[in-house]
Amino acid sequence: MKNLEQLSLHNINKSFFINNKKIDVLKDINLDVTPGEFVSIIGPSGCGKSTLLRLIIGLSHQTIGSILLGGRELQESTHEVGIVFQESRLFPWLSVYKNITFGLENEHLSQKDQADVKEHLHLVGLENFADAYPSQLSGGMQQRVSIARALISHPKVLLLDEPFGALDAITRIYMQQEITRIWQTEKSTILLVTHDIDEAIFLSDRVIVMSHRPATIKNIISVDLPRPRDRNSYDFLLLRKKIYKEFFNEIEMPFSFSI
Ligand SMILES: Nc1ncnc2c1ncn2[C@@H]1O[C@H](COP(=O)(O)OP(=O)(O)OP(=O)(O)O)[C@@H](O)[C@H]1O
Repeated sequence: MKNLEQLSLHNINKSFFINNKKIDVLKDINLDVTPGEFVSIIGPSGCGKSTLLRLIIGLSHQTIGSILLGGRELQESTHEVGIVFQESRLFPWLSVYKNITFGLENEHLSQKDQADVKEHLHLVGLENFADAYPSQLSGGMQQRVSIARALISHPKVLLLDEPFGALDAITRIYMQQEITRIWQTEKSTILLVTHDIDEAIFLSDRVIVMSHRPATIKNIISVDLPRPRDRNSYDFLLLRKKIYKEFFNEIEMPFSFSI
């Protein structure tokens, strides 16, 4: 059983310089994510959602502020945090099995590790594809390999950056059900960036709505609906309407929009 810990973002500010011009991207971001919670982040394109995930995983550094897990500063390249991107980023020359085990410290896996890989292949429904290569898999299957690869080191926090963005609508709905099952089995804390408001409501305990750049947290909406969630229930549709309103206040629409 994993010892889950609270993820805390304290006063996160991030700026970039492009051609000596300063671009403020994130401003005063404060957020506590409860151990085992599923939180989604939505916001206008380019506001800084992926930047926030990159800060948490240590691919970039905040200009000001601190990121804590269980009260400790997160270390760079820690196995305590895993990430899945929109593209699966698998190594095409490696099998599914080798892709999943690539990041593990020991090249020669113990029997326990081998059993763990088998369990994760089963978890993502790919037990019969261990020897397949990425080009022999569908887009949804490739993303499932990425999820298994991110989970194999038993991260306490899993970051998902638009993981289903490149999938067709039906596969996407299927993967949303799958990630709910995986989250309930694995019991990680999950932070998901998505543009899909229905996806955010379907999956999350809370939805964070971010503002235009420099992005602040504009609103945090709790999703107190029982799981499995019914996308057509009155409460789901009510919440969707509320979040659409928040969201579309943030972006300039080139056409009139009503819900
Ligand atoms: N390495 C970088 N150098 C300079 N600017 C960057 C860098 N990475 C991101 N930015 C800038 O930070 C801003 C936020 O980018 P980010 O990718 O975090 O947005 P996003 O909210 O995830 O966007 P989208 O929803 O379109 O994927 C953008 O203006 C982008 O140009």
